[in-house]
Amino acid sequence: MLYHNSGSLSASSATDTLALDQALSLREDGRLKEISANRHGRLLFTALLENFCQLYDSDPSRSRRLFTLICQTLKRIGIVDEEYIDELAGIRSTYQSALHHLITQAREVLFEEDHDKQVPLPIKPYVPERSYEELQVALQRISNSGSSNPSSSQQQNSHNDFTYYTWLHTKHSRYANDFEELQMLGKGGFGAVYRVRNRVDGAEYAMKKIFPTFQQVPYTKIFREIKSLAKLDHPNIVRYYASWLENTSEIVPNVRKPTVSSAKMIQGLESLEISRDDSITIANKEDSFYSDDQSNNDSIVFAADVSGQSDNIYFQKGSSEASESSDTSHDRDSENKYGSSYDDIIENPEDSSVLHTSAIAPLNCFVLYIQMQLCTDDLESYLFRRNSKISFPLSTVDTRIHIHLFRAILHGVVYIHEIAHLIHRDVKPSNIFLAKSLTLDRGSVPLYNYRDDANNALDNYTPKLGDFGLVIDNEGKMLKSVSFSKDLQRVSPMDATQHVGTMSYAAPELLDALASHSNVPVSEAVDTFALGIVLFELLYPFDTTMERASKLRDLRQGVLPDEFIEKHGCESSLILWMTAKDPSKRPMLSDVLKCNLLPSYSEEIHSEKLEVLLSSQSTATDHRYWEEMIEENKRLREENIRLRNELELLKKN
Ligand SMILES: Nc1ncnc2c1ncn2[C@@H]1O[C@H](COP(=O)(O)OP(=O)(O)OP(=O)(O)O)[C@@H](O)[C@H]1O
Repeated sequence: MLYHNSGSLSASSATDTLALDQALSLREDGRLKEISANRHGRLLFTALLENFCQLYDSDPSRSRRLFTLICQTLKRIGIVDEEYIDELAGIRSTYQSALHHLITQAREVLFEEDHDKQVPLPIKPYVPERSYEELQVALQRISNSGSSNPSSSQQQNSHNDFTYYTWLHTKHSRYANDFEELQMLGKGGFGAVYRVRNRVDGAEYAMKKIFPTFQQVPYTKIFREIKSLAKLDHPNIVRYYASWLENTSEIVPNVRKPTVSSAKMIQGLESLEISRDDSITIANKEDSFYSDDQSNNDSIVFAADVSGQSDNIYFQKGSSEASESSDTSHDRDSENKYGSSYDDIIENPEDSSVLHTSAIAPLNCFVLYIQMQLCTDDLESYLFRRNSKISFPLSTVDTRIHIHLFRAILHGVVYIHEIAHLIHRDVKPSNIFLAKSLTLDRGSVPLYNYRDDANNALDNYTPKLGDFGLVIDNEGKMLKSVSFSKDLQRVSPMDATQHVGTMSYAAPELLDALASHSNVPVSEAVDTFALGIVLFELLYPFDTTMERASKLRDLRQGVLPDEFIEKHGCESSLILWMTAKDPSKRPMLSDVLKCNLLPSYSEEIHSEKLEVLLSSQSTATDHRYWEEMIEENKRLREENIRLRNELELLKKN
């Protein structure tokens, strides 16, 4: 009886949960539709207004000014948002042509009715000439068909086939015309990246498609990534080619989302169990669908991944399609010494909680295309392959190679900080791509690819920093009101997947701000911290995912493995310096670049300086940095022992 009762109880609670889920999903659907309709409506209205202004003033610059002034006023009173910005001119013009088409078609119907009633043609119709000609063609067609009935099946069908959205979505697609889509490389929180071939030049590119419909983001923020990418020109930064907007009806690929269990983890973390770093990513609340905050505040929310103890970098990788590729970055071994199948820890495409796109496809307003250099490998995949082949300690040659690699990465980040005046905010191995180069040119390093057991080929690779989705300019930026999602289970799947970084690489000041719900100043030091972690990963091949998680957690506490410090004394100092808890204590990256520990490959070839440096510290030419580092090393080593003891004590308790 008891059993029966509890059984029916659990059955009814399961039904309740299902009903609740359905209700929530219906509410969610309605909300998405409402937002989409609002967006369409505002875009349509601004397109009309622009047209109207052009009629009022034939001088293009004056009419544009007129349009902007009116829109600014309307924005102040909340009628429009940022639909009038220059970046959306192409989209507005599609709305204008769609309207024009709609009017033409309606006129055709009227015209047919008039023709039936023998009403004479209007003497001077108030439509552009082409439309008038279209009317005459229509007249001809009606006469030829011998039918005077406007509701003949043919006519009826043609009217039924037309929808306003069809027109919006099918007009001239530059993407469809010029590119052949070859394969999806992966999905991010904002859209997906595809390998494509340009039909004109025959070359392959990476094409990022961003679907802004789902993010309640100010339009200007949607363009942040391209605006940053467009002004960068450096061998260690992914090359940008072009970007454009198109109206689309394309099905949005499923984007990453945390599962309910990860949402629970996040709630658990509200008490700030910061040590759970390896399973957490930071999401950008400002870009969150549910964010009411339309200001320029950069609010952040922390979200968890689905992989539990493993680091989320192992599930962030995209689709099964992507992992099928043999020559891309996602072709890592599915079975490896990390003890789990890679495929096991990527998101399950069959997961019923994953958003099904067909239901939301009509909601798309437009898609932003970003054409970039195609990179066939990335540092995350490379490290994964390498770690399954070799273990700590690295040979002297390997150490040198990885120091060179680090130096090249550093060059890219220094360029971002010092020349472009930006802060990347999402430096991590999966955002550092590796492009194969034929010769050893500026910024490239010779690297074993670890793809082939028998013969590890040494190829030249250029590390290139990519994914500028979270970049901000470095002039006095603050991340304001760092906040935590109180009820993540109610947050749209897409919202919570708008990662802005992986917790393993997130600077402690961001976590402190999370803990205290306070404002946090963002400086270049957040990138320095992340790079310090990357340097450690480059020099320490972890045996297992667990080992990686625990060593990185220790490093975040200022503790490096003793054997690592013994083997890499100078590098340890540099790592601990770069990952100092206090951001003001971290070095400027341009200073790190000057450090004698990091000679360029060509310098080393010419002077063989590094060999000497690694074997004898006393030959270092720049004594200031060197001595500072040794001092810091001593201090941190003592600190290391103290913290390790504390850690042990805590573990026992
Ligand atoms: N230029 C490129 N060449 C090859 N692959 C790329 C390139 N840019 C991105 N990718 C791959 O496409 C996938 C999606 O990238 P995207 O930048 O959209 O998402 P992400 O970095 O994983 O997440 P998010 O941007 O939400 O933090 C990633 O797996 C990435 O490795």
